[in-house]
Amino acid sequence: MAIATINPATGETLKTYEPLSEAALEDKLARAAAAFAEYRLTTPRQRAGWLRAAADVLEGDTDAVAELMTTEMGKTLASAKAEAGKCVKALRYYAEHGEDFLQPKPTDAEAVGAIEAYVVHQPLGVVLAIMPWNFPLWQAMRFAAPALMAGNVGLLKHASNVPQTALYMEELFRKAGFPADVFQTLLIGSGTVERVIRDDRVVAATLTGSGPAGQSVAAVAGDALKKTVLELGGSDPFIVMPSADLDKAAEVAVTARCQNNGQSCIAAKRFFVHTDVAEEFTRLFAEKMAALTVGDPMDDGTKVGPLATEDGREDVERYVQDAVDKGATVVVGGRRVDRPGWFYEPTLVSGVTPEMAMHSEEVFGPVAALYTVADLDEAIRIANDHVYGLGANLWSEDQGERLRFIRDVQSGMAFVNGMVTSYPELPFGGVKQSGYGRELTEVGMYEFANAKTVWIGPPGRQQGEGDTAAAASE
Ligand SMILES: O=CCCCC(=O)O
Repeated sequence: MAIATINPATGETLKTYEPLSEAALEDKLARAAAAFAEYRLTTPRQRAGWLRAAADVLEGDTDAVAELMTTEMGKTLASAKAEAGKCVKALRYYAEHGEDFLQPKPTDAEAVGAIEAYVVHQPLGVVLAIMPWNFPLWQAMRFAAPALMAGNVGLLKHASNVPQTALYMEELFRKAGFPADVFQTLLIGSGTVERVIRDDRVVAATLTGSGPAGQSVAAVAGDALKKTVLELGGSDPFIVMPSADLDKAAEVAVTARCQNNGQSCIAAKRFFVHTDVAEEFTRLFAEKMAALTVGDPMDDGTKVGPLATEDGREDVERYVQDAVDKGATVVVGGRRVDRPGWFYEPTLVSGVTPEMAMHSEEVFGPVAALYTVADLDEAIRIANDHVYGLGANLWSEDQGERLRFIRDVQSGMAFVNGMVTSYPELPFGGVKQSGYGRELTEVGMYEFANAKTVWIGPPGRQQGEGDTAAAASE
């Protein structure tokens, strides 16, 4: 795919970029390695100061960068501003807590015959981040803020359709006063990723994206014995039980499905409704989906903008057509919008069965699949019978049901009476084919840190026989 800004609301190509030449890429890798040699020696306090400065710069740039995101991938301007605000929050979160996370963690020195024993988290080195277009600032920041706080150096290979947002990320850290080359954007195609991962100066990679992209990054990194974190797809269940506040659940269901024009890994995609409330919930859900204003993402009143790419809209159309062909009913929507750009109506499909592709795959657009279930066990059973395990939502006032859901649902995140959302203060990630590793909080920060064990013995003491049994037997 060409590296270009193409406005999805009009289909117009606004700017194209040449990928980096091999010489330019080599220069950037050399700079990253040189930057790490110095940056690893900076103190957590210094890094926290630069993160705070980045938060201030981004706060000032919010309107401009939000407009860039909306132009490049079609999210509403309001949600683009909110995304920038969330990045500011994440930068401040790590500035505030990062020093604490990086404090040496003392252990029981006496138990290991030491005068001092502790674990210290040190940076790994140059980390490659391969990021998607759907939250072009947030997903890159979710990597960058903890990684830079930990003392790593970042290289960003962003999706080819958000090059201007990608370049802004590099500019942001430069403007904030970080040492030169601590964060660089690589304008490269996906065919060059393997070469970067295999480069000796790169120590690890993180990817947010599709399953196939995750497989290929993990295979190359595995072959080169380099650490990876993968955040892949999701088809999050949203379960509604009879005790739920149905109106609230339906309102949140609409947001959970149509956020970001339906293009989020943690969007709720499969809706399981207890048979006793299925009719009422479906009515409310359908009403609220139909009431969404679809239109120019730059307009204040717009709730759903275009899909980011033409191919993406074709995929969504195919999923809906396939379901209809196999017997599903379109309750609301189900068509492209008749205007330039890649718009698709918010859509509710009922009667979804396992033969339909939307049952077992991820639909990346504003299309909700509705199921009626006899009880919570059936909902959890169907929810779990899936390759993905990212987030899961339950609406219930019953404490027993909540505890069963939390215990049994196969996901990295479980939200009750609310929708799955990422917060800097909570770990983020999935299980099964939704990936591995975690982002955010100290858990995310430690993914790209060397948890170094330190043991300091008393003067003149020999370690005991028991301590060295393994060594002695060699
Ligand atoms: O596609 C993944 C979306 C993650 C969105 C978020 O972190 O809020």
